[in-house]
Amino acid sequence: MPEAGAAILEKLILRTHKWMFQLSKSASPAQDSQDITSSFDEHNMIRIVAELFGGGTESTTTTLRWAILYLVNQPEIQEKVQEELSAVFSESQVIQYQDRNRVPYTNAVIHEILRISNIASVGLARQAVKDTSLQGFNIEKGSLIIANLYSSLYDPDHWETPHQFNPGHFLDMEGNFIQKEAFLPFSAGHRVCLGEQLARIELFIFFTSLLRAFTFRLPEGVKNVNMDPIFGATVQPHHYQICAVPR
Ligand code: HEM
Repeated sequence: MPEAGAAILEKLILRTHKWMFQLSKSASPAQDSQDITSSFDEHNMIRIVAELFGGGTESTTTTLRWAILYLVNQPEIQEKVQEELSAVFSESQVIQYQDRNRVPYTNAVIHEILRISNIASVGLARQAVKDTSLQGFNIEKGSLIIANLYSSLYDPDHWETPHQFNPGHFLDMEGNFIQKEAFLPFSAGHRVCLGEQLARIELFIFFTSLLRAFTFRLPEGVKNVNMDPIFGATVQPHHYQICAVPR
């Protein structure tokens, strides 16, 4: 990304963060409405909006940052995606989410990026409200439960090469896209990621649009890509510089 573009993006992100901070300070439970029959008030509305912004921006951008890194590391996969996109869509055609069924290889690559980058890594913490048992394990009331998503996204019983970037995990012998039950980057159940559908749409549209417009490669003289993850609120790649060459 050109320096000017990166600076503008950084300013926008900073401004959004500042705005969210001001929002969360501007309302307190004391300012809540007097409607005692409602459990919904201005304070928790602001928290929900802030969480949607927080959860909704960092997650998809981090996944796209991993996506570009995996593609520059394996340029033959990037080329194959671009070939598929060029074969299926004309240059002026606007790509829609429904089109994912027409590009099984590209769809498989996006799924494999979500699997291997494992950006959430664990689900949000839950607390048992009563004594219960799950698959023979007793869980006492009050216990904290955190689902380990890594255990299914890297399960050797479900993935041929769990630690290797391999779009083939989502393709059958004829190259058709296949769903996998161990694919749980958004977790599962009643409290599955609220933004799953939005994230899937965003990732497909951004990923295909970027690869139609650019070929990504390492800057001159850079040979190695640091693929080590940084563990924080999400699993992040290290900062990197990249060349986006217009096609
Ligand atoms: C690649 C993108 C994303 C990934 C991998 C992801 C992953 C997750 C995971 C694993 C959870 C925890 C679910 C659980 O504890 O069972 C979660 C929760 C959540 N996510 Fe996402 N997410 C993504 C994008 C988004 C987007 C775009 C939004 C909103 C615009 C969003 C909003 C939320 C919210 C509100 C929750 C809390 C749901 C609840 O507790 O009921 N996420 N996400």
